[in-house]
Amino acid sequence: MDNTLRIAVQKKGRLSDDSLKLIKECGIKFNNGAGKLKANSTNFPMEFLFLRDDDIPGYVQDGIADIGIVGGNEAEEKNKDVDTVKNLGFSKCRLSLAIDKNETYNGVEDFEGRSLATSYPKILGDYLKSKNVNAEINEISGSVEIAPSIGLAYGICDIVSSGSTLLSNGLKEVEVIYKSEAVLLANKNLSAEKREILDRFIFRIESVQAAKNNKYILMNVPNESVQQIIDILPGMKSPTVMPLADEGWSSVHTVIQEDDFWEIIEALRGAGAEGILVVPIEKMIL
Ligand SMILES: Nc1ncnc2c1ncn2[C@@H]1O[C@H](COP(=O)(O)OP(=O)(O)OP(=O)(O)O)[C@@H](O)[C@H]1O
Ligand SMILES: O=P(O)(O)OC[C@H]1O[C@H](OP(=O)(O)OP(=O)(O)O)[C@H](O)[C@@H]1O
Ligand SMILES: [Mg+2]
Repeated sequence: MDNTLRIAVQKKGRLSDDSLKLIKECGIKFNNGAGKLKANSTNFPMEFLFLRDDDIPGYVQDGIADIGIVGGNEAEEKNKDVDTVKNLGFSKCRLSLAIDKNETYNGVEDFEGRSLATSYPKILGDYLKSKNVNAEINEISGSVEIAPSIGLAYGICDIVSSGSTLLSNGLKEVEVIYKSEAVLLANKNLSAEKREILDRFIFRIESVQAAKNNKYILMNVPNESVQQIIDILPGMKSPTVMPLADEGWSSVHTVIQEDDFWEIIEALRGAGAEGILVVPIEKMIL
């Protein structure tokens, strides 16, 4: 079906909700009833496959799915011949090495001749090789944090986010070896028709992401301070300045980035801006 783009998303797990939320924010509607493993969009040429995340990179490589959403860690581990089209900014986590919290740690050379349990043998193997460390890799499929306490391995390599799973299993993080977030993968040989649908999808994702990273701000400014305020504002274009009914005052509107947010607000207040309103942006078309 050349006129439909097939997307593989995780059926149930850490990626599912945010993947579907992003797709919905892109205005793509679908019905995924409980237990349904396939669905069609009702307003965009997209078909959905709901799968285990482990299978997604391979399905995208083989063209069973045209595109897919997985963790960067899973894409790296499976090492398939696919394009990584976009970082999606959710499911952020890291792959780390951890050991018993009571053990001393001097550096990665401590793992020489020791064993590590992991579900990520490829990423761990590459890392150890790059550090010239020979360690035994014990591949297990889950509950990795239990391994040191039951004598299965000296250390582990697993996903860490808040660190609370390590803490509750008496482990300490000693090296971060890979930083991950959800990524959009694509098959390398998409037809021109599918590529066009993918470009439309990417354009929508970028508009959603840009909106999340920016805020619309409005403020009242004494006329004599307008130039100073404009100099502080790094807006998309030059800000909008409109006279207020109150003589001697103007209203200034612009868009600022989330990252610079508080520094700019402080500078604006210092320069005499009053009644500053900050409004979330629904979509931002670049
Ligand atoms: N605690 C976490 N915080 C943030 N992101 C995480 C966390 N745990 C996992 N992830 C990310 O989400 C992805 C999916 O994790 P999940 O635990 O749902 O996988 P899974 O159990 O292998 O699922 P499946 O049943 O589909 O095989 C991981 O590969 C990782 O990228
Ligand atoms: O640092 P933390 O915030 O504690 O997160 C890390 C944990 O999260 C994931 O497991 P998850 O809770 O998804 O359970 P699962 O692996 O059994 O699916 C991962 O496998 C870690 O065990
Ligand atoms: Mg999995």
